[in-house]
Amino acid sequence: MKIYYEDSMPYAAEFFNELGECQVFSHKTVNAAMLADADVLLVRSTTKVNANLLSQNTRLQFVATATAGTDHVDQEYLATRGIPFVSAGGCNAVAVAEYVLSAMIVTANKHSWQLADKTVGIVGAGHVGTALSSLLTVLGIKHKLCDPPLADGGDTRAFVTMDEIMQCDVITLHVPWVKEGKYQTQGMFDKHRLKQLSEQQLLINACRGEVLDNQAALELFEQGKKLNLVLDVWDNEPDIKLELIPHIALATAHIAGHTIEGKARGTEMLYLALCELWGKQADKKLSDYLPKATIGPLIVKDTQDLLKAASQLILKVYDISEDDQAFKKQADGPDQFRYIRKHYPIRREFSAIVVNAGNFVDSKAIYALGFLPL
Ligand SMILES: NC(=O)C1=CN([C@@H]2O[C@H](COP(=O)(O)OP(=O)(O)OC[C@H]3O[C@@H](n4cnc5c(N)ncnc54)[C@H](O)[C@@H]3O)[C@@H](O)[C@H]2O)C=CC1
Ligand SMILES: O=C(O)C(=O)[C@H](O)COP(=O)(O)O
Repeated sequence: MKIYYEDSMPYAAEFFNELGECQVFSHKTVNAAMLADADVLLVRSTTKVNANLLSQNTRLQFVATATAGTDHVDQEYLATRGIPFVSAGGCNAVAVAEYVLSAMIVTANKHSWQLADKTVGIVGAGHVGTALSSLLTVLGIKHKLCDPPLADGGDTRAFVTMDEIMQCDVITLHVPWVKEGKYQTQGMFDKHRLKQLSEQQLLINACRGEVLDNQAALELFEQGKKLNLVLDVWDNEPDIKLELIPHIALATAHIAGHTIEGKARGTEMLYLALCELWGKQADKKLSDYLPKATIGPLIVKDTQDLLKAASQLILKVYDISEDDQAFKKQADGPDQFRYIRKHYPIRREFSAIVVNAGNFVDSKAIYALGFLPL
């Protein structure tokens, strides 16, 4: 069996080499001829899987993406050919939730905000929205969820409307890119919604660029509107609107989900799916491959204030402002956008970091954020 996988999937050789004959490809050069003899195709979000890419292949029996988003895969086309498709929903939910927390803490420090007084509006209460909600609950930060598809489907959590979300101090978007229909997300933050935001609010987009109208944001900035935006994702990546970057409070190159755990979990999920499809015993696991963290053990300095103590720890593990500075310095076109993503430094999740909570008044809360006890 020939297994083709994208070169940006960590530990793919370790997981797949024994399952078949492996071929590695780059999304920049992959084409229909190259994939003509593939039995299995494994991608990340950078490879567009469609009729054109698969036009010379007649033997594919499995396509999968090691990502949460699936907008780069023409699933209708795969269904017409009867090719099973799997995605890695949830693989990087914790990574994105930790990215959002870092963005909130950096913003709070910059503007002397008390996060304990703020309310966060989470749009999209799937894997990422739920992971973020759990972290905010541990930290005692008030938050609201908006997810009409889940509400209509019978999810019993308390949901609010978009009008209520618009009143929140922090608004963070975690929806798929849906181009049309009842639950369309494309252009969800259009000029009208962006105009409604005040300088005291923070809007974070770490889902898909097309959910927030980038052109509208640029026009508003150019008209003098003050908006506090954190953008990890951009319209039309990797060929993004470079003129927008200087206006963005924290700007990053679609790396919110790029912890080593988040990416590698995606690979592991596809390995498990392929083993299941082929009725093979899965005998490999991610924990055998992940390196030990180079940070830590960290020590909790403050002994009383959970938010203060947690903020210090979180920024030691992941300080988004470092990514923001590097991005603003380097991003000057599509090749550079790709380069920054491909050479992203190793980032770890809280669960890889040992913390000595010492005399801290609420050590349980520290470990509930995911940190490992000493
Ligand atoms: N920046 C990054 O590195 C990453 C970006 N993503 C993006 O974030 C998205 C969300 O990720 P997950 O939480 O894992 O996906 P998910 O599928 O688990 O959750 C998405 C949620 O959005 C809800 N939703 C759909 N349409 C909506 C609408 N119109 N209004 C409100 N809610 C709506 C769905 O009902 C679902 O509960 C992905 O589709 C992907 O595009 C995900 C991971 C990493
Ligand atoms: O999982 C998703 O959805 C994402 O957006 C990924 O974090 C994107 O990562 P790449 O596939 O572009 O490496």
